Amino acid sequence: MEAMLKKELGTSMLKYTGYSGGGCISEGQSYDTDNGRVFVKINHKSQAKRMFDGEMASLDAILQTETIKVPKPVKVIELDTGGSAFVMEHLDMKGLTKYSTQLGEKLANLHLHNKRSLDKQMREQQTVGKGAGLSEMPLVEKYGFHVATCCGYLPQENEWQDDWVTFYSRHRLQHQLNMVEKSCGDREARELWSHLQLKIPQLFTEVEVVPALLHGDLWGGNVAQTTEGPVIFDPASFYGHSEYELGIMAMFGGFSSSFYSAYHENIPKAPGFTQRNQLYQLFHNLNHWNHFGGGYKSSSLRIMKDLVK
Ligand SMILES: Nc1ncnc2c1ncn2[C@@H]1O[C@H](COP(=O)(O)OP(=O)(O)OP(=O)(O)O)[C@@H](O)[C@H]1O
Repeated sequence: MEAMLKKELGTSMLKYTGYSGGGCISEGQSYDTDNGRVFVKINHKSQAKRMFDGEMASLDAILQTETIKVPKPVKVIELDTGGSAFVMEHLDMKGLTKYSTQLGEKLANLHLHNKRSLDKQMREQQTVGKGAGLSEMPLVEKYGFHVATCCGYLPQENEWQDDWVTFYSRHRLQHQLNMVEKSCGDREARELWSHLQLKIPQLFTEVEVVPALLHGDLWGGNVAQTTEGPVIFDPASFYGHSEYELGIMAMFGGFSSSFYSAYHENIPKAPGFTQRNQLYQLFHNLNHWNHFGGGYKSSSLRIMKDLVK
């Protein structure tokens, strides 16, 4: 493993720092190299490459916005022994205590980045002599992402769609419910979904949705701070509704009122926010049901019942 890492990273020095940081899905360790300290996540499953390719593309996209700190991705390496490793910049991270307000501001800036670029393009097109394409990042007018990204270890359908309600209903909820159907064929879930899918468009009548680059899996375990400010990591990005990001935050909690005040000062709550927040929590409950089994079944069904009332 270490010889292969040396070769792949083109480093003569590779020294284990003694730091390890495993999550639920992968193991992680840090090494000092000729090019600085790196954190290496290893996963031995055959689907690991797809998972890490998605994480690397997500970090790249967030990094390009220059709005919020993420570890710089370095490389995904396929292991001879099966599985893959993902190398990224090591960050000295601690629990978020000091920088909640900054996290709120920076996350809102991430979510507004594409909208601001679209608005800028619009203004420039209206100005004689100025053309489009001045932004370094591509402008995104659809919902999806250019690669599959994994929320947990299950890949998300990121095929581009013009319309958010279609994207979220089909690629997020329907996709999870198809997995539920395949594994346990739950009749109640099927019936509730047949009603809920007809109601979803009504939940969006009073909100304008613009594609926003999302972290995609921003529970409290994926935020931290360094001495300089807040960090987010382990993303499963795609372009979607900014409110989607707040679904998993509300589901697991851990974000302070100063975070929410700073965020909503930049992106105010639109009418119907609370019901849509439930709708966004539904995806994560279903995704957890598909990852961990029946424990999340009752919460998924409860949310569906509440929403179809
Ligand atoms: N770039 C990094 N530098 C230093 N430590 C890191 C870095 N990335 C992650 N870690 C540490 O490793 C732990 C697990 O990382 P991560 O959340 O990416 O793992 P995972 O197994 O993919 O995810 P999860 O447990 O969220 O499903 C983090 O909580 C953190 O302590």
